[in-house]
Amino acid sequence: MTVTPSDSILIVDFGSQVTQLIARRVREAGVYSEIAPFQSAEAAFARMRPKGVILSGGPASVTAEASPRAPQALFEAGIPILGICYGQQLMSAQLGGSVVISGDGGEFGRAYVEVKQPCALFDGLWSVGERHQVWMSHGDKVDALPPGFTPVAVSEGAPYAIVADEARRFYGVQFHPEVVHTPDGARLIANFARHVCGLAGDWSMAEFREAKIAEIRAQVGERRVICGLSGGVDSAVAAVLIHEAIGDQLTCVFVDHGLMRAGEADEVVSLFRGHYNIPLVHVEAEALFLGGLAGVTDPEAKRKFIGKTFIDVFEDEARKLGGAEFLAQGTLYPDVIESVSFTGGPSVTIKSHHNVGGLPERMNMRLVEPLRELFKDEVRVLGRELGLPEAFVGRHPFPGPGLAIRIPGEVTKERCDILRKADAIYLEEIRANGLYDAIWQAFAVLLPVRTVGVMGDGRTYESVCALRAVTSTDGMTADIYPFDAGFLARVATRIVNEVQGINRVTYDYTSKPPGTIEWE
Ligand SMILES: Nc1ncnc2c1ncn2[C@@H]1O[C@H](COP(=O)(O)OP(=O)(O)OP(=O)(O)O)[C@@H](O)[C@H]1O
Ligand SMILES: O=c1[nH]c(=O)c2[nH+]cn([C@@H]3O[C@H](COP(=O)(O)O)[C@@H](O)[C@H]3O)c2[nH]1
Ligand SMILES: NC(=O)CC[C@H](N)C(=O)O
Ligand SMILES: [Mg+2]
Repeated sequence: MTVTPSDSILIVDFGSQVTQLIARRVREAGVYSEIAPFQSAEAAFARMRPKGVILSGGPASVTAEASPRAPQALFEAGIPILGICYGQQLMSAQLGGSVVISGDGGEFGRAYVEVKQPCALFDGLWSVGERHQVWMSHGDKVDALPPGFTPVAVSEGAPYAIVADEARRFYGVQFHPEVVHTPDGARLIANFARHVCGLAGDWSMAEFREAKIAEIRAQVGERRVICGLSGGVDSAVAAVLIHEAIGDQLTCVFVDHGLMRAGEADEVVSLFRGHYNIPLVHVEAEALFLGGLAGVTDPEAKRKFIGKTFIDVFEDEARKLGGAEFLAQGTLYPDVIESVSFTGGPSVTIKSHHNVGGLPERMNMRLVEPLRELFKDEVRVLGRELGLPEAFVGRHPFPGPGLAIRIPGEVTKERCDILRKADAIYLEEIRANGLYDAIWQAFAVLLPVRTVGVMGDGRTYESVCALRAVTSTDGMTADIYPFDAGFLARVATRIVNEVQGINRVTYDYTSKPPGTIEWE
């Protein structure tokens, strides 16, 4: 069951990688929204009675025969609609216009739109004659508008960059206002939500908290829940939120899989026990995880094994507690979108996050995932709202599969120990230099490559360690952290001198995309 405020916007998902960014921009405008896959949009629409609808982008082409469509009822409800990219093309195709495959291959990346006519969508923001940067990613384009529509802005590759039917309050944009590379995009979406749809913009994280608590109570009833607690911010926030909802029906389970960083297990357990009166079980499972990882080198195979073994451990612990019907996890939106499409739609799998795509198909417990729609920085806001100590809220993320995905090739205890030492030195230096909070995530990776070195006039033949540090707001995109060379040189020297088994250190200069943050 979902608790929906009466003033909401429905986002219909056609499989864009960035659909959740639309939701987040709407939330930032102080308006509640929900995403529904196009297949179930009609039911969501009837349940929510939204004050506006946004149609997302998507990988399909409306020119293809079996491509996704929006329920016709949306167009007959008398409420404002904003179509983005595929959504714009779709509106055109469904309302009597037409779409073609661009002869020139389309537009990808930065583009400029020129405003030709005033429009409620950018009232108070843009004026006629101005040029504005936007971000495009399309191969198709609208080539005839449906009756009632007029073009209000053009770009070089799209004569219908923004189109409007002011009488029906239908708007279409060929670009993506939800991404940061459209500098005024957030304001356009806010304008749509507040000015066009007439919503007050008074929704907040405090309301999210109340709504989720009600939702958790409705889902769980009197039954028992165990929550996978990792020490990371997501599961800490999930645990505290669920505890507010159902009190002592909740038990937390921390799994030490032997793939933790140096000293982390003890730190997590004592930090949590020191702050909360929530029962916490500490499971020692190093042998189980490392045993199963022996000989496994494929990244997806590692992830799937770890996801499955987590569940085995959770189910075991549930049995020991006399049974638990629900497993709670701090799953966030980026875990979901990279693993599978959020909505079962046609997005592409990048990697199976252990808590989503890595889950076994047959699982005896049902999932409670109250943070599933949020991005990391929103979870931090919620954490502060719930009064979590900064030690949890400000922590760098650490992936559930831990060091296993930072040791390309086979994972052994010996290699975990080597990596733990290098990683601890790196983080110690980052903290000592006051850089921890400026960096979103930093870690060392142990490569399955050996190189020749010389130490004390002797030859060495040892492993290479790569250092990674990125800035980001939500983990969906990331840039490298520009350390000064002196800092990196100091860390490299310390690692090679102090860690047996590593004789060379490199720094990873790849942003995301095209890289991902973790190496596997
Ligand atoms: N060692 C662990 N023991 C129990 N549960 C875990 C463990 N590692 C991960 N999980 C579960 O998997 C979920 C996803 O992990 P993830 O690393 O994304 O989140 P997190 O650890 O809570 O936060 P962060 O992203 O800040 O590290 C966690 O929220 C938690 O429920
Ligand atoms: O709990 C998790 N389970 C996973 O399987 C997983 N894989 C990646 N990550 C974390 O997600 C963020 C994005 O990472 P990538 O760019 O490598 O996909 C980064 O913060 C990663 O550390 C994971 N977290
Ligand atoms: N980003 C999108 O929504 C793309 C829409 C459509 N697939 C096109 O290429 O034009
Ligand atoms: Mg984590």
